[in-house]
Amino acid sequence: MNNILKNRSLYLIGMMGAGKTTVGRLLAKEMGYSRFLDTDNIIELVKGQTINEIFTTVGEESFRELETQVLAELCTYTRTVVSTGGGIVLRQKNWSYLQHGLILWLDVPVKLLMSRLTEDNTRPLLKDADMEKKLQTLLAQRQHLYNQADLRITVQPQETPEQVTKRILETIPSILKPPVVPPTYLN
Ligand SMILES: Nc1ncnc2c1ncn2[C@@H]1O[C@H](COP(=O)(O)OP(=O)(O)OP(=O)(O)O)[C@@H](O)[C@H]1O
Ligand SMILES: O=C(O)C1=C[C@@H](O)[C@@H](O)[C@H](O)C1
Ligand SMILES: [Mg+2]
Repeated sequence: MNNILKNRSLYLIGMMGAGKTTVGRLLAKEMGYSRFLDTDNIIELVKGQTINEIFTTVGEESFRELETQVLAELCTYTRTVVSTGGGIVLRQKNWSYLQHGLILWLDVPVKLLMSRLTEDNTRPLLKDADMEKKLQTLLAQRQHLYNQADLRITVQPQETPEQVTKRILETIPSILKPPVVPPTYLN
């Protein structure tokens, strides 16, 4: 499955808990891309704080600014799988960076997201909230943005990260444009 994207990077977008980080890491390995990067992880490293702490100390707007700055750097890389934060789609400017590569929406039903995130308190937007309602509201606000991706993969409840990865790799070729063949001129 080497060089399926001809060295272009792959960006994973989608809701919290969709599996962007989990599947992104597997995809990088299967595609023979040596770099897997995750915008949330980079922000945490740069700030020396967890996402929760960043939201508490400087707020969501500053987090979004950091997210844009990180993405602006990452989009200069080729041969990289980039997993993004769930809200990366909110800023128009971010799309100009995402479009440096192929954008893939990992679409996961809210019920399945719930089952994955109930025991997880690392997502500040889900704290102190009715999780199902909050996820539904966020998805309703963002669905049309996620839908701007080049490819949508809807994940089934029993699909393992490995199976999702395999399906993505099988689907990508069908959405790539065939290479442009220069016209041949007869003498
Ligand atoms: N296909 C899958 N089947 C079962 N569990 C999964 C699957 N994909 C991811 N998970 C689990 O769901 C949880 C969330 O996954 P992950 O952190 O990769 O999501 P994410 O999209 O990166 O979320 P965020 O936007 O918050 O960073 C993790 O515990 C992960 O192990
Ligand atoms: O969906 C969101 O807005 C977020 C998703 C996470 O990846 C983090 O980027 C943060 O918790 C915000
Ligand atoms: Mg993640």
